[in-house]
Amino acid sequence: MLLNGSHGSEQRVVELFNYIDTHQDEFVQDLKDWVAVSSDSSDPLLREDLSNMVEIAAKSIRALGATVKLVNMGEEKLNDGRNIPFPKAILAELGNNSSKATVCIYGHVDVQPAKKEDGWNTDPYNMTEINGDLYGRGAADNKGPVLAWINAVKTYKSLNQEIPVNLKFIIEGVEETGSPGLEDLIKAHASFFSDVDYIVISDNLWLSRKPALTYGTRGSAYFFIEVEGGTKDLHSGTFGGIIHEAMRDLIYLLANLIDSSGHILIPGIYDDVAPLTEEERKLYEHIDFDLEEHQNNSGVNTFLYSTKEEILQHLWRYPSLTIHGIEGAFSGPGSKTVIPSKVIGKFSIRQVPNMKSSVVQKQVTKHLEDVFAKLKSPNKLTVSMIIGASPWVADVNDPQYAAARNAITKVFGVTPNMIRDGSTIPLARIFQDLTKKSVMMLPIGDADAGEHSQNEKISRSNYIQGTKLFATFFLELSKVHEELMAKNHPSVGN
Ligand SMILES: C[C@H](N)C(=O)N[C@@H](Cc1c[nH]cn1)C(=O)O
Ligand SMILES: [Zn+2]
Ligand SMILES: [Zn+2]
Repeated sequence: MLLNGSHGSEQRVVELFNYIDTHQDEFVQDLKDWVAVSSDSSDPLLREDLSNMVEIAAKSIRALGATVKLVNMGEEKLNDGRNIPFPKAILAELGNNSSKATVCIYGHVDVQPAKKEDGWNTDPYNMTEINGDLYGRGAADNKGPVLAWINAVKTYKSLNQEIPVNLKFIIEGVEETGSPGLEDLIKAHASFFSDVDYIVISDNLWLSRKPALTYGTRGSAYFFIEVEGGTKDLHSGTFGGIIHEAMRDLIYLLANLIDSSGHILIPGIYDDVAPLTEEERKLYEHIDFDLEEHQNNSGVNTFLYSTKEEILQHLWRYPSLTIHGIEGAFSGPGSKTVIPSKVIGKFSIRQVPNMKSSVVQKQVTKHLEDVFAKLKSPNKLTVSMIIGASPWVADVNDPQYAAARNAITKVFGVTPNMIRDGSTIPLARIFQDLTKKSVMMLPIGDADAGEHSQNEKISRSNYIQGTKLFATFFLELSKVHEELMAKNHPSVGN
C-alpha cells in the first residue's frame, strides 16, 4: 500500500515538514529570484521578461523530473494591425501510474504592472523580507503559490518519497490579461487533459487569518469605450471652444455607468443574477471575517455596506463595475494643454451566476449607444468587450474538497473558512465546462496580501505552511481517491 510503505503516513508527514522547515530559506530565495523577473503581461510590446519567466518556470518544473512542453497560446491583434504571439504556456507531467489520482496544478507567472514610484516602500522586483512578510510584485499573485507547489514536489523527490499522485501542470503567462487563448489551448490539447481527475488552483487569498477553501469566483467582462474626435491632437487655445471634444463625451459616458451607491446603471444588468436563497443566506453566518480588519487592509475609510453579509454578498454574488482608466488622455506630470483626438475609456464588470458575457456585452453596448445619442455628438463611438470570462462555482461536496479540508486540518489544526472570491480566474469555468472535471481552489495568499496593489506580499508563514499544505494535500487526495476507486464512484475516472 502506498501509504503504509517503509514509512507510516504520519512518519512521512513529519519527514516532509522537517525538510520544508529546514529548507525554507532556499524556497524564499527561489521566490526572490522569480519576483526579480518583471513578468508584467499588460503591455504586449514589453513581454520579453515574461517569456524569460515562462522559461525559468519550465526549467524549475523540468528539474523535478517532469516532462515539460512549451505550447502556443495563439496570437494577439494589436491596434496597429500587427499580430504578435502570446507568451507560451507550460504543459508538464510527472507520473502516470494508473492506480493513482492525476492532479493538474494551474498557475500563472505573469504579474500586474508595478513601479517603485507608484508608492511602493521597497523595489517591487527586489523581494524584501520585513517582519516575516515577503514584499514584491507577484509574491502572492501568483509566483509564491506556484513555487509552493514546486517546493512540495521537490520535497518528496529530495526525500526519495513516492509522490502519492500523478501530477500535471498548466502554467500560463497571460492570466492577468484575462487568459486569452486559454480555451483554445485546452481544446487543442484535450488528450493532455483527458486523464486528469482533479484540477487545483491556488491563485486566491484567504478572507481572514483562518485558512480557507474557495468554491466560487466572479467573472470579468472588460470593455473599451473608444471616442474619436479627429485625426490629430489639437491646441486647446487654438481650437478649444469650437469643437466637440472626445474627452468630454467619454467622461459623460463613464459617468453614466454606475452611481455613487455602487448601483450599475446599465438596463437589465441585474436580470440574470441568481436570486439569494435562504440556504445561501445562512452560509454567510459561519464565515470568519473581520470587517474592521478588512477595511484596514483596504486602506479606505468606509465601505459601501456596513454588515459582513452585505459586504461578502456584494463581493461574491452581486456584480460590480469598476472604471480603470483612460488611454490616450494626458496623465503625465505638468500641465499639457492639448485636446486629445482619440481616447479609450476602460472599465470592467465582475459577473456573477447566472450572467452571461454575450448578454452583458449587448446590454452595455446598447446602453452606451443610447447615452451617446443624447449628446448629439459628431464624434465616433466604438464599444468593444476585450475579455469575457465567466464566473465559477464548485460543488463543495466534491471529493477533492474533502481531501483539502483534511489537509488544512492536519497542517493548521482548524477547519477551513469556506469562501468565494470576487476576483476572476478564467481557467476555472473554462476547464469545468470543457471537461466536466473537478475544479477546486486551495488558496495560500494572506488576506492582506495586496494583490495588484502597492506593497504586495506573501507572509513567509503562508508560503512555507502553504508548501506543507500542498504536500499534505497530495497524501490526503490519494487516500480519498483510493476510497472512491474502491467504491467505483462515478465522479472518478475518464
Ligand atoms: C484572481 C487572480 N489572481 C487575478 O488577479 N485575476 C485577474 C484576472 C483578470 C480579469 N480580467 C483581467 N484579468 C483579476 O481577477 O483581475
Ligand atoms: Zn492577479
Ligand atoms: Zn493571479
